Amino acid sequence: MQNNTAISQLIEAGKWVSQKGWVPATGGNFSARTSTGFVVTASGHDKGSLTQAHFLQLDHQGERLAGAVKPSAETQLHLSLYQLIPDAQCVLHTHSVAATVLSQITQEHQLDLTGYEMQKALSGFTSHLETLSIPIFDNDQDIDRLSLLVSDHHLHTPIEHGVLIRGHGLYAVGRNIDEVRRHLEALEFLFSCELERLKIIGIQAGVTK
Ligand SMILES: CSCCC(=O)C(=O)COP(=O)(O)O
Ligand SMILES: [Zn+2]
Repeated sequence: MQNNTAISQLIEAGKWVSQKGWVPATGGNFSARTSTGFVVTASGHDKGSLTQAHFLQLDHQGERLAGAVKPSAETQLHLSLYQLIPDAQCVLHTHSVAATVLSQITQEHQLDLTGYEMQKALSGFTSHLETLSIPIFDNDQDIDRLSLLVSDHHLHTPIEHGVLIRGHGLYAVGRNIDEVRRHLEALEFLFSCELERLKIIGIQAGVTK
């Protein structure tokens, strides 16, 4: 994809994601694969008001090709996802309440979801009876180390739609901008449903004590 086209799509996605409330306080970062590598957001900016100046062009090894701004602190995770998943064309990282809390309240290393019709919005799913498993990685300020964990995991369990970082947020992946937006929206919807379900179960358990 052309750099300018990719950046325009990410700027639009940023406005949408921000309106949804999924990238508060400069949280989140976005990228798209290009013919020379990938474009990624600069660090520390509001992701709902991005301009062309808030992007860098990096090569296939993550080396800077263009853009004078500081790259996202989580650039290595984007690079790893492109290196691991040949079909991945776009990565959207968000910090929603549901993704943050759900990944924080479990000690498991995956979130299993089943019984939701919305699972069918994820590529490859045809029934609510299937189980959607989203891997959860412990958060780490050392993004290189976190990226290595993601890479090791992918070797035995390929990442398909995205990954959760505990107490941090979601990385959604897609084969184009429309698919990654659909994956992101479906996953965020499912996380919200699951969080509501757990809250209600908790309240019911308290009532019946
Ligand atoms: C204020 S959020 C903390 C950093 C983070 O997790 C994030 O997604 C944004 O980092 P960036 O360097 O891409 O702005
Ligand atoms: Zn983040």
